[in-house]
Amino acid sequence: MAEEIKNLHPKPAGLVLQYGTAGFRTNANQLDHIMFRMGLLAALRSKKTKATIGVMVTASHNPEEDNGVKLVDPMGEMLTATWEGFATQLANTEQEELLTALKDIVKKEEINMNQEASVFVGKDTRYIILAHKQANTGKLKDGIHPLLSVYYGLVTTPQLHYMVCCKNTHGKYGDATLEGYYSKLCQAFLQLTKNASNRTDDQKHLCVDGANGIGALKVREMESHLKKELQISIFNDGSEGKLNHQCGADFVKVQQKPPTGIDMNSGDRCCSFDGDADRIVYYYTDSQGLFHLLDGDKIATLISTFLKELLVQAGLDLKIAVVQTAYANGSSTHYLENTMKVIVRCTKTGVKHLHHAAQEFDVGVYFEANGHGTVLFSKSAEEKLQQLAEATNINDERKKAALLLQSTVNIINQTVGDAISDMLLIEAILAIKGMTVQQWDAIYSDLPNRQLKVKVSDRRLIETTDAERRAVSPAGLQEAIDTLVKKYSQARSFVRPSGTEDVVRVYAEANTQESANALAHEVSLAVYRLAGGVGDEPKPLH
Ligand SMILES: CC(=O)N[C@H]1[C@@H](OP(=O)(O)O)O[C@H](CO)[C@@H](O)[C@@H]1O
Ligand SMILES: [Mg+2]
Repeated sequence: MAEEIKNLHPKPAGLVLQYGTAGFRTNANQLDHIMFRMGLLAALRSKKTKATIGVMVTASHNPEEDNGVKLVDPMGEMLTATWEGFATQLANTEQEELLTALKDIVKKEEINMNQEASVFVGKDTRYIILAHKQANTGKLKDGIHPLLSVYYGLVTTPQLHYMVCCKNTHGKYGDATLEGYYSKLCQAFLQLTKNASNRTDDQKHLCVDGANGIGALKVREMESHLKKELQISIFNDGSEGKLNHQCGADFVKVQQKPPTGIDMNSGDRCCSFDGDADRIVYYYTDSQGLFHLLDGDKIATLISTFLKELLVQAGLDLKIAVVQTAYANGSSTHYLENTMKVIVRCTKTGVKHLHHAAQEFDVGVYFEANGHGTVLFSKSAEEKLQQLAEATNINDERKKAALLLQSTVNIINQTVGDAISDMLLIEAILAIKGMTVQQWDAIYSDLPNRQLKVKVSDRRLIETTDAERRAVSPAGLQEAIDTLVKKYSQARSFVRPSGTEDVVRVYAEANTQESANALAHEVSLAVYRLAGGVGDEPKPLH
């Protein structure tokens, strides 16, 4: 390890940052040393795994001034927990200790430093915006030897995950190029939509809010591969508006209203991506001008219904499950368990928890309510599908279902939630089922809900159990929540410390919006009083 790295990209003394659920994320001006150190860590991770590692520069749905970085493990999955720990340690090591900290990792992990390293690097559009402002973030290259890396330039987060998986499976997952990504997904889309009859141009039309981010550019790049079978109007494409500002999936989900900058007529099918295009939500306004959101829960329901029906038609006895978090709307869980009769699992917040739980099934559909999700197929499920699709001694219905399932596998980015891939799958399902967005919405009705944030002096005081659905400390808080919940009908509420913001999140749902608002407010007050609230007491909602 070269001595000269000692003095490169010094860390501001005393600055402490944590590799959270979504990597490092903070104001771009504070990331110089982080980029450099994550370049170094990626090279070590690559030597350790003897595989290509991804480095994605993005801060997803955060404001334009922020940036961030996360590492991608060999199969395209999130960085493993032990190495998240190394990342945090390395990020917070004072400059003079940097070499020792690196050597420690090499020793602990028994890394052979003669092993070659290979790193794929990608970035979203925020990099350009920040570069214009002279914000200095591009120091990854100093951390990774230039010959060891491939710079993909501008890509969505899921595209980079896909590239890493393609490379490490030697092309079995697809070609590790953007062209490879578009042609794999779009061919599958065209295969699927062949089964939809007589679609009008209206039915083929979709409005996409690109959050003024990378997703808009990539959808435009992909369009010609879709052969007009999907006709996309792109809004918030970054040519004017600010990244994620009053637009994008997070804005739409949290505010429960349409983004600015979109020109939508009543009944139009619309969707919003987030800043790095790994989340998607759908929506429309009805003839009364009322806004209807179809979030991650509605998406999971649509996809799992489609898959379950196909598995039945194909005569395949595969175990299918839907993985959610505590934020999933109670109606969705009820519908999935009682009407669809699929297994439903609840995990802690954060996609890696959902991803791991989904891996335990033949077919694991996972979605966070905010629209991040995908479907995982076990190796044996994929093999069974392959055999069935090639079989000659089965009836037409089974064969057709097997072929549809195979194209579904191909359209899905199994490495991580992917707005583009999810969009194509949803569009294909609606087309095949001949379903409008209103009919999809009518599968079940969401319980009115409300999310609030409470500031406390130390949010770690709040500890939870049962996939974050119950608080075990501070004393008395859960009992207070239980008492409040009993006052309302069909009510549920929980609190947990956020992993990405310095706040406690409060969630409440009930049979009416007024009740959900009131419950959320009362639970916020309980948090404020019992868990060291700071600032003004939470005010009732109107
Ligand atoms: C309620 C909510 O949407 N929480 C989000 C948010 O986590 P928090 O730990 O709640 O801050 O950011 C995570 C990373 O993007 C995402 O996985 C998660 O779903
Ligand atoms: Mg994102």
